[in-house]
Amino acid sequence: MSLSSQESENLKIFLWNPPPNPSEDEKDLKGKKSAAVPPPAQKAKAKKELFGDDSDDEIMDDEFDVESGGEEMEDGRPSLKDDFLAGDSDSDVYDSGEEQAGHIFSEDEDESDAEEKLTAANIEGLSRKLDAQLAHEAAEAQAEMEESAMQTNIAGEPKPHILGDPDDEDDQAALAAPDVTLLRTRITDTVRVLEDFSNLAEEGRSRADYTEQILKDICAYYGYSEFLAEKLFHLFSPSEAFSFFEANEKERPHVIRTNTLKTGRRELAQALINRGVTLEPVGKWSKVGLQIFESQVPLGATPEYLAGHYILQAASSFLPVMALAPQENERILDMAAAPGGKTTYISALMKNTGCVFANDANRARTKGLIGNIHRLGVKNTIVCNYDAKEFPKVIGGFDRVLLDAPCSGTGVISKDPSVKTNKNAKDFMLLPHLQKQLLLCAIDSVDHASSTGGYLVYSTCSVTVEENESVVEYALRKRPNVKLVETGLTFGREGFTSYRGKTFNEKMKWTRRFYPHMYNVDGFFVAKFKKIGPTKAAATNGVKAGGTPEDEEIGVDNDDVPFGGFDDEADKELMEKAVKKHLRKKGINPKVAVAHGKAGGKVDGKAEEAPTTTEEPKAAKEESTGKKEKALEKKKEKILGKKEKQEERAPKKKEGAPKKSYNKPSSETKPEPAKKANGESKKPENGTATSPSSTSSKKAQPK
Ligand SMILES: C[S@@+](CC[C@H](N)C(=O)[O-])C[C@H]1O[C@@H](n2cnc3c(N)ncnc32)[C@H](O)[C@@H]1O
Repeated sequence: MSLSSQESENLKIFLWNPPPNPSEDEKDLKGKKSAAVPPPAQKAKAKKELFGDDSDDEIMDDEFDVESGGEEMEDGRPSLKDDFLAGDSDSDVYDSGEEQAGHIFSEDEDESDAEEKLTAANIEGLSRKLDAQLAHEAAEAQAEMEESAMQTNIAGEPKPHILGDPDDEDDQAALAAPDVTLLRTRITDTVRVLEDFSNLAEEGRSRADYTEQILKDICAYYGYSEFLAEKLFHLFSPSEAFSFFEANEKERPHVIRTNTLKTGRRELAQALINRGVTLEPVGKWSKVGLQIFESQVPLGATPEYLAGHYILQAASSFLPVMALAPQENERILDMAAAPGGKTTYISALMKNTGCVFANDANRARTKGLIGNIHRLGVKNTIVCNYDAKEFPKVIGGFDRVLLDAPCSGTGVISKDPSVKTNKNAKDFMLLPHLQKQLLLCAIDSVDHASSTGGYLVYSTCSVTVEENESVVEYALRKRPNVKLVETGLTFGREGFTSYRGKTFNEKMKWTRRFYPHMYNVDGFFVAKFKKIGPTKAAATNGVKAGGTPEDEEIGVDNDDVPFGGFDDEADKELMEKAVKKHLRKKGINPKVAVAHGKAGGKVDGKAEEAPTTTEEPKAAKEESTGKKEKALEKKKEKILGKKEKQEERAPKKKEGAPKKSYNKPSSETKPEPAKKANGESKKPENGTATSPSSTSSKKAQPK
């Protein structure tokens, strides 16, 4: 791994505990108390009290804009919280804190010293923590006893009676309409059988029989579709799958990220403690996170919040940015940025220098992004609103690129339980396809010759292999000019190097998977690439810079968003090509459509073969062609109409003026002369320049 000294500095703080002992999960299976899942109304009330009414859209949770909840793990599995009391390992962050708060976080003090010196305001939090620790120890002791008792029983007792006799009506009735209270027991029993099959399976029954049954039971008990239950179940061993499904029923801790552009963590912690908030550092791995236990005031409405001293952000959403390790004065692209949790963290790490292009295809979501950028005092960011598949045609040559991709959200089921039922096979084809396209575009947007970077981070808040390792593997295959490097995140499970018959690049072990049941954070995936060679020119000239062999267009999630206005000539040509392609797909000869003047645009005169279609009666054919053409015309009008409207809004370019004044020429994809930029001051035509960093950034100036 080649990390710059600054990267190493940024990353050395990871002092993560090893993954939990698997026996912890087993203990849970073997009779330990089950998770108490608060009813939704209670959850909502707690959430409202903690964040206030207005905070809903401010929580930085990726795809799903919902708040994280705040309960510690009840089952004793290691959580981020277990590391908290020892405080930070880096004192830089606490330069402005007062003595009292300093005691809470000082790196020089051991845990017991720090505990003794906790402020009165935080005593309640400490006492909760101690209670939890005691409860945890008691539960562990109890589980150990139960486990040893169970082992004794297993040796002498009959096998669990799960599947029963296929010919026994009572057995089969119990399987078909289980008592809900017994479902969980049957799930745990089945897990036990699957993990010790030769000893515990009933005669004549196969693993497949048990797997089929447990999947049915998981669907019935937790409310998953069979499709998703199966997909998730196979990611883990049976006992770990059980832990995963259980963890998805519990809320993750409430976490805030200190905005170091405005304050330090110690200072912030003190201010919030003074307002009656009980908190502690999120863990040694972060210098800026605070976990909130309780608050007397809504966290989305405190003066500190309004002044931009912190942002409500899920802990795992820090990780891709930490892996990206942005450096001061770099040029960075955040391809799918809204609502901006990661963008604003990137800017904070860059100390508001350099330039961050924060892009999102969803125009409505960019409003929240802009709001956060302003509230947090971020001044080095340009917000833009493109389909990210347009990069690097829009602009390329970045030192680093973050692609926090749109995904299915299977890592954040505790926040959005609708994922349990609303994702189907089609989603798991379309999403990976989009992710692959975006990832190639992300790679093509990185400057391999960057003196400080040349890195790309791909992340999702999903745990499925299709959206993670498969996407990364695809990119490695399509772009031999990138290689996987270590993320620098010293916790998280290794990515799969093989999965259900598929084999992936051996460096896939450097990618990181984060699971709710292991770390009490949202499920997440992080991969880091280093670009080692230039992108072929062809990859940056076409409409689909990423270019996938499938050659399929998959729309952005909001195709009402107007794009365009950035390169008129190329745009026009591309539109025409797209229309022709569309016509051909519909079985229409584009030439004929042009001759009828119905293709909605000028199509060049080159002969285009009409695909052979099945013979239709002439009249019917004409009618259907007419309909198709009308529909096409409408569609094209929609596209071109929007573009034209946008062009009207955009300031007219002077002849010979640079097309993209904010474009940094890439060392590898030399821009056309017209694209050679001459300054940062021009507002991007399709972007919202929130505060282009015209003075502070050497990188913001074209080379
Ligand atoms: C996981 S969320 C990003 C969260 C964000 N990085 C954060 O930390 O706050 C994915 C985002 O991708 C955006 N998106 C979906 N399709 C896109 C596309 N084709 N191009 C760019 N953005 C897209 C969605 O609008 C959504 O805001």
